[in-house]
Amino acid sequence: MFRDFKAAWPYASLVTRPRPAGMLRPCRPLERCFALHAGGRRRRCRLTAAWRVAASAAADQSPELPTPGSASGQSKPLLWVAGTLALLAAAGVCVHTSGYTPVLQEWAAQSVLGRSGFLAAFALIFLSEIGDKTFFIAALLAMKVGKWLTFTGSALALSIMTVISVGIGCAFKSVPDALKSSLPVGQYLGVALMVYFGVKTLRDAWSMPSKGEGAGGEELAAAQEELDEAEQGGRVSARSPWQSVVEVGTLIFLAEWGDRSMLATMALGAAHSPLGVASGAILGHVVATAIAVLGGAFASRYISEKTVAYIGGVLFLCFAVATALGLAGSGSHVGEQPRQEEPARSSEPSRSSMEEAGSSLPLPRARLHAEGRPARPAIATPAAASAAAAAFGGVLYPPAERSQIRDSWRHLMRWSRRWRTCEDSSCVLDNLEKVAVFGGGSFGTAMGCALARQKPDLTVTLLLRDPQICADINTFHVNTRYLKDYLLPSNVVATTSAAEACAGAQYAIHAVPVQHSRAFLLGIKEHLAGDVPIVSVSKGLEVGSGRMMSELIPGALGRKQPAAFLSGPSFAKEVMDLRPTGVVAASKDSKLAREMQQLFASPYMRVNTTTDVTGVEICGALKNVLALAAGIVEGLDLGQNAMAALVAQGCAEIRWLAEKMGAKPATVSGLSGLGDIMLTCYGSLSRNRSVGVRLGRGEALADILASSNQVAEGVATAGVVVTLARRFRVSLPVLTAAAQVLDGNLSPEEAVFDIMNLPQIEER
Ligand SMILES: NC(=O)C1=CN([C@@H]2O[C@H](COP(=O)(O)OP(=O)(O)OC[C@H]3O[C@@H](n4cnc5c(N)ncnc54)[C@H](O)[C@@H]3O)[C@@H](O)[C@H]2O)C=CC1
Ligand SMILES: O=C(CO)COP(=O)(O)O
Repeated sequence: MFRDFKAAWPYASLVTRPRPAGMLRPCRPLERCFALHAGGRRRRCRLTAAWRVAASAAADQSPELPTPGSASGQSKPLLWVAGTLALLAAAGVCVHTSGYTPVLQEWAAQSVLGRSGFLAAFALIFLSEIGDKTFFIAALLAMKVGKWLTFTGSALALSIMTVISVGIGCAFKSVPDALKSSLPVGQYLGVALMVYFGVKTLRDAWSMPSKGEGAGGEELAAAQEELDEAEQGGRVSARSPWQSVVEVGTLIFLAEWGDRSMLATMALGAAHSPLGVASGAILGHVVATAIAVLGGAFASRYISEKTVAYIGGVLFLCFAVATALGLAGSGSHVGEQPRQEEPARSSEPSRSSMEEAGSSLPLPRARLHAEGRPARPAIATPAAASAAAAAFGGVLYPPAERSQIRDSWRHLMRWSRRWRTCEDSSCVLDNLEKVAVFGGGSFGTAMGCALARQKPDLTVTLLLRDPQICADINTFHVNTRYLKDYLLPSNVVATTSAAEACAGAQYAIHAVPVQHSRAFLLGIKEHLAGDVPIVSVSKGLEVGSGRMMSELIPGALGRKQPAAFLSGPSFAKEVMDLRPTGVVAASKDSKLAREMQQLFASPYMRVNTTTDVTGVEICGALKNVLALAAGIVEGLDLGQNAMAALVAQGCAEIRWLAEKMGAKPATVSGLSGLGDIMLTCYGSLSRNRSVGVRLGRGEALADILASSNQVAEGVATAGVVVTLARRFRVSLPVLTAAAQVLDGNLSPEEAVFDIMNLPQIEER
């Protein structure tokens, strides 16, 4: 039936004709394909020879036939393969040493082109088509029917062929669901086919004739004869353009049927996205055909079929290995139960374990750091996705949504890389030698350590009052009073001398409680140079003056010292544990805010910048008061509904006052606002919240404060807030109630009762 079909088509006259005695039998596409794949490379179609004739004519009109393989006619396939591999290796080394490897890896793994199989399909098809029979046919036909008609017919035929091949490849994947969830059958099949064709192509290349062997003689004569016939008969040129396109297309289609590149497309279609493979393969065909049509004759003089076959074979094997490695990489996830979470870590690891590790960091965090970026999630393959769907109770995002999710993430990562590439490479850390930290309590020590870790040859000097703690830090590298479970980096030192701490310091981190800050600053002002920026991390309002740190610092120093304010959800212990933390650096001088970003930003700490100093400071101060109120609700065991209602109301009150004072809405909803409110209202490490809890449970404030060696800034700040609220004419029910409780005028229960009985209002 197939023969009838072929006979009905006009192309038949181009390729079939009476065969002179002794000449190779005319080649029918399907037969040729089977012959080719059965190792019958020596019985290749006369069209190859015909192409050579055509190539010769196109190249130099010389009757002497060019010998494919090299200008000199010498084919050295193994040298070509070795050269190709050496070039690839050299390119790899260049890319690796240039530092672009991760970018390329990310791109290859994450880009739609890489993931979908587009690149693999393009490379494979392009290389296997250069020098393949359809390449020769296209080159020959271009001379007979014209370049454009040949190109159009070939491109159409190869596109249809590709779609069919990908369809067949996809059909391979349609295995029973039971298998699908545990084995990526399509991909294993793809690997097997790629290995098969890699080996096969190399073997074919090996057995191909070199240097004209078998390339001339009868085949060339027959080809020349065939060309003459076609020309004399004018069969092709006499037809309409449309008919010529159909003729060319049909010839190419049948010549390509069952060919190596069709099977390669099937293999890739089974392993990757059909759309990616189809578009990559079509592009590969189109580019190869264009080269055949435009410059095939020229190329043929330099690169032999044998060489191209070697390169194609190597490439098949490379893709097989790459796909197999990908399968092995994702294999541990396939069909496995999701890995158990790491057992909960003790938030305070033992001293001895830290010392054994010779590190200032608790072990689990240090290990996380050493391991770098975590492994990819399990949903990397369709099989794993099915397993994940089962784990979700059968609910999985539809493919369109999944691809949108991946695309959005890819855009984000691309933006991130671009941003990092364009970033100013100069960093304040480069020329930094010494930083002074005022106050060696929990947070001063934690931020000192965060800085010390940024640069081993930086000296971080803590200025303390207690000589004993000072000696402990210098001798044992432990702050025995505030953070006794942590070994400090060796470049953190301590002193009780302001002169010594300030001498040569390029920045000063201020971590003294707000209520003691004025006296402290008065005491050190003569030692601190007027141009050294002070970075305040203290959160509160000064009792009496109602001042924020940004007003208190210049007031106490009597000069306009450069200043920045660092705030946000950041428990000292978690900073020491290297748990991810986000803060915001505020300064009227945006350059200084940016310097703070460079100073503190690390894989564990994100630092946003803002010029909204008022917003950052007032939010940091008020959240402490709200945390006290949240602690009271917790201590009274009023439940989670009550807690959420209280925190929401508190957020609104902070926003009302902050905005009246000139804060930006973005600050209130940012890290120093909402972020820190959440942390201190819900986080068990908050000292303000702990004071509230104990108040709610009935303890007296005096007893609570006497039993703690750490500051709860909200206690003092609460009274100031009410004064501020009156000054700015805002009503703050929850924050005022907290002040009432702290002042002993109201019991926690009474405060709750009164708040619940306030008039029902419209939300604002
Ligand atoms: N601990 C934390 O997680 C965080 C604390 N902060 C803020 O940092 C500031 C400091 O807090 P912490 O270090 O936690 O307090 P802390 O109570 O742990 O230590 C306070 C430090 O200030 C020193 N100090 C107290 N009175 C002093 C005075 N008159 N003169 C000189 N030094 C004095 C103490 O000796 C101690 O070194 C506070 O405003 C707090 O709100 C901010 C973010 C997080
Ligand atoms: O400000 C803090 C975390 O951001 C620390 O809060 P406490 O002072 O309540 O512990």
